[in-house]
Amino acid sequence: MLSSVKESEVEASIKEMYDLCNDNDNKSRVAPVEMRIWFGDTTLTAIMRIVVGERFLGVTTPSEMEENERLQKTIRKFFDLDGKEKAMKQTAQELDGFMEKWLEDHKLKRIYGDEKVENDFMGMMLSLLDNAEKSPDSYGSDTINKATCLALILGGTDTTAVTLTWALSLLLNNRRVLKKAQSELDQHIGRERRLVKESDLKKLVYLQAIVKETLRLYPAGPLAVPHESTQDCTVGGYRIPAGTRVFVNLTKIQRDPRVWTNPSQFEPERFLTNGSSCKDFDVRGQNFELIPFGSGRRMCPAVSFALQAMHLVLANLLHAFEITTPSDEPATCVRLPDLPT
Ligand code: HEM
Repeated sequence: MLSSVKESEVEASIKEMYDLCNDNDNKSRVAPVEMRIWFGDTTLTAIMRIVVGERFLGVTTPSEMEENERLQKTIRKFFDLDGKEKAMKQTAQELDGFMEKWLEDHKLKRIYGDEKVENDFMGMMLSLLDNAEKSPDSYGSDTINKATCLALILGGTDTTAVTLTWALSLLLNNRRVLKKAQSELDQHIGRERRLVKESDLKKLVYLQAIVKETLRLYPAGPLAVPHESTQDCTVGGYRIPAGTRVFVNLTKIQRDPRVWTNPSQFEPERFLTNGSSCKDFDVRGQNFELIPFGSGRRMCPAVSFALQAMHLVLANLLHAFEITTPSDEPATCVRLPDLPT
């Protein structure tokens, strides 16, 4: 059917849409929602006009608009017009292939009693699922295992990498903070020691404030994860019917000038200074002004792990290396003397 849509028909249709939307004398014909639909996906609308006739033009009642949207969705899905669905399926298949291989490796090692069988997350899941009661209507244990491991990999890699990248970028743009973090490391770890250990982290309060301030300015999930209301409710005076998809704009909340002084400035000290109104804010979902890991029962389950991993990586990096930008004077990039290993 697509091939029967001629270019001239599409062009004419687009022109018609523009004319309709600019028709000041006849505002009631085009509601703002339709304008957005039409401008957002003009070609699709053109095709729809041809597929379902003139029904799309001049609609004004909510039920007609609802019907339009429903048809639009059906057609988009049917034709996979922008190829997104195909691309998504391909990516999912590649990821599944990767997980499948990992799972099969584990199973083989278990069958052949390989001593080197890894006691990693997948290995643990395998043992648990071996003994789990199987419910006939649930997914198979392999699917549960692969899906759970994949959720952790997808949820945990980009988030931590992106936060650390922002931390480095903020430090390079705020050398005063960088120097202060390095002094803290020199004071508590000392340059005669090569590695920062987990047990050192509690002493590195300034470094922790740097990570917190990075998560405030650049939360790895700026809109968290979409949630759907299961019941009608009212939030901040807005009525939210059951079944509404709700996005929480973390970036906006975490830069609210009513809460944060100099909201867009990188100031780790705000979490350390006595008298600062946000000194005791933590990131574990208790202070709604700062929720980079979300809040409530679906908040990030890995908050402690993620913080610990980021603190450890950042501390080691700043301890061992001098970080610079290409425009800096050539500087030695290693901070530590050449110690025997
Ligand atoms: C900087 C690091 C991270 C940030 C900022 C972050 C942030 C988030 C956010 C905002 C959510 C959604 C919470 C909500 O719906 O309210 C979430 C969910 C989740 N995160 Fe993280 N995350 C991080 C690291 C990790 C790591 C390292 C892992 C795994 C090892 C992980 C696994 C997950 C999982 C599985 C969920 C879904 C939880 C559910 O739906 O019940 N995250 N994370």
